[in-house]
Amino acid sequence: MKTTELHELRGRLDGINEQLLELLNERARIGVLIGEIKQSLDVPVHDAQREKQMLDRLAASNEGPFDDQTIRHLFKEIFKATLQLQQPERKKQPLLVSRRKEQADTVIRLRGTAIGGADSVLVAGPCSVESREQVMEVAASLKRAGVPVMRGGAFKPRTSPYDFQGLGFEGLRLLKEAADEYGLLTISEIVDPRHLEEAAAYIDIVQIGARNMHNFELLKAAGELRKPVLLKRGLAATLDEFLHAAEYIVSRGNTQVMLIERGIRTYEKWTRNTLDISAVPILKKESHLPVLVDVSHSTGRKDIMIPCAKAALAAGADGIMAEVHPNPPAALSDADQQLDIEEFEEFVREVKASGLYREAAGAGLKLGL
Ligand SMILES: O=C(O)C(=O)C[C@]1(C(=O)O)C=C[C@@H](O)C=C1
Repeated sequence: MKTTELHELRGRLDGINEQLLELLNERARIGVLIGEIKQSLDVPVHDAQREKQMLDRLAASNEGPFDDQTIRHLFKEIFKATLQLQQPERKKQPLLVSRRKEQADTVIRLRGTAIGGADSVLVAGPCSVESREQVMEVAASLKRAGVPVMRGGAFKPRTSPYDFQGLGFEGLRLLKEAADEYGLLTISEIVDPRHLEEAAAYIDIVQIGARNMHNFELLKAAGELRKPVLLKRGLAATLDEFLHAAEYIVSRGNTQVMLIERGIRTYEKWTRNTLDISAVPILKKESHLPVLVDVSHSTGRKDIMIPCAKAALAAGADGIMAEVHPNPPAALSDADQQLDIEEFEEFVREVKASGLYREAAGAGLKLGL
């Protein structure tokens, strides 16, 4: 008896599905006509106000059993699908950063160093610039190790406002002084769009940090620069969001953008973040921009940095970033994860000897390999 009833009810649902299908398509055809009129009038197809009016009216006349939220959700999906029919070309348009738009790898060239080309690159330096002696010692070590790019934070977005916030422009000046002394390139994070112009005098590559990956005003301002930008993946950013953040910069005319995977936030506590190694081949496949991996922030542990760096290179990364400090226990930030000079030189030796690191011809390392 029950099975007959079930059969009968399902038959009724099938009938209603047919009616809904017919109505949805009739609605879609009207949407397309409206879209054509709007395009001929040169007005935007998307109309948030009209959508809100329709949703409010539907919620007001809703008698359930679906609650208002569900009705709103279902109709929003219908509006979204209608919009896609109204502007099909928009959906198909690939992002500027996408491999579909540009097949060839973007190669960023800076005074003899190429990032994203045939050779791998290493970027290293202290978490924060703390003193002249500190950056000089690190710069000398980078030079010996054949590492061409020195990082060093001067504007530090820290979790606690009571933690060291960086030396600001004085830090950038010290970083540049040390880099110039040893013929290195500089990279440092900028957090305020108003600082970009002044900072550009000291740094060769502007870093946009993980916490600022969604800071669209900063991204837009970086897009106005004509200087390479290293964009870090946000703490909980999807790869789609990451590439859209890069698109903000590239769409403003600054095509010199490189991406860096720095670990994402997961439930795992044995690492500072979780290195999303799959991001590397996916980003390389989906985008033509160079892809680097920050093994310090992703792991937060010195003991697994070498295998993680090797894994990143094996997965197709164009470069590796690591933190190094002359006296890590005394560091003003990230004391646990920074390599000391000896550990750093061992790190470089191991990574370069792995067979995975593509060394530029003539860019020898002076660590006795
Ligand atoms: O009414 C319109 O102007 C439409 O374009 C139709 C429609 C809809 O599907 O109802 C589609 C997109 C707009 O954002 C608003 C509404």
